[in-house]
Amino acid sequence: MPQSTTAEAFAPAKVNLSLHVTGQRADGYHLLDSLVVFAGIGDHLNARAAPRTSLRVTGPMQGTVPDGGDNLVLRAAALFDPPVGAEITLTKNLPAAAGLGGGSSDAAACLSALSGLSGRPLPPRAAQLTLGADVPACVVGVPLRMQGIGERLTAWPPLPPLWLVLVNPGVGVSTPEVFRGLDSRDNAPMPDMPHARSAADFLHWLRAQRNDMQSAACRIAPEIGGVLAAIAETPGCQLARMSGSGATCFGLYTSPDSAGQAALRIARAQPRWWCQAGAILD
Ligand SMILES: C[C@@](CO)(OP(=O)(O)O)[C@H](O)COP(=O)(O)OP(=O)(O)OC[C@H]1O[C@@H](n2ccc(N)nc2=O)[C@H](O)[C@@H]1O
Ligand SMILES: Nc1ncnc2c1ncn2[C@@H]1O[C@H](COP(=O)(O)OP(=O)(O)O)[C@@H](O)[C@H]1O
Repeated sequence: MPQSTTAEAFAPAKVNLSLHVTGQRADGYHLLDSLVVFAGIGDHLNARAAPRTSLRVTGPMQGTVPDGGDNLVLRAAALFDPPVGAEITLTKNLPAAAGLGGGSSDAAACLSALSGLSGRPLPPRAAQLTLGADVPACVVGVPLRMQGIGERLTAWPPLPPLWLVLVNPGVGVSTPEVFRGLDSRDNAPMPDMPHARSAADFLHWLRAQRNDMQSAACRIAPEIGGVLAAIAETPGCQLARMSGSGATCFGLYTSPDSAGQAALRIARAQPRWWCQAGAILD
């Protein structure tokens, strides 16, 4: 059957609503226990069938990522053997090295688009992991409990409707540097969350969870403390926490209006920060 000649894919921001560091493997990688969700804020990828694979990066954050073979989009495309020829355009909206898994989400979007173009299956999870620990979660793209270094993924029960604000102060934070700066690598895992809970119950449970990378990231980039304070003081904010290894932080809200108002307020006060409001995707 002939395949389509173009494919579009959305590459949403990954947000770690919690991120517990529970151990370290012999190879140095850290064991995680994280509630991962995806936001309606992200990059866009378009792939058009072509004799050879190429990448053009555009969008407000285009200058912050490599445009050659180091780009995770081209590294993802290289997992297809034989190659799937495609002219790929990446519209880069998310800040890079920001705790939002933007590169991983772009890689996942590329895998999905090239699989759609060619009719071939996605590369196996072990191959996806060679691109980055977050890539398998981004391929799944729904709320997940992520364990191991990112290879153990369990679907999360439906979340109550929640909206978020993402705020980045324009400081890139190196993931390995934050891992190296951790105070402790052997912290308690996430407890199981009972099913069928209200937004209030879910938020109560989530407030008791942690991001174990937050203190180390704040030492490396003290601006993160100011971001958390700015989010926490917006009306209706239910929880302010850092995502991943930072520096992006999120605020959670129970209405789209309160999230939108919070984003406007922060953007007015800090016009140089990147600040967006959106839904949590289910
Ligand atoms: C911390 C997390 C949480 O979701 O998010 P980000 O801050 O990157 O968004 C991820 O685990 C990051 O995944 P990802 O960004 O794909 O990391 P990778 O490229 O695989 O790893 C970069 C480096 O971080 C360290 N690393 C990464 C993952 C892990 N579980 N333990 C580690 O120690 C390793 O030094 C590795 O070489
Ligand atoms: N398409 C891409 N988008 C973002 N970063 C990319 C991309 N391709 C390669 N990179 C590189 O990957 C690294 C991690 O970027 P990113 O995935 O945005 O980090 P994080 O998971 O911390 O948000 C950066 O150093 C960046 O230069």
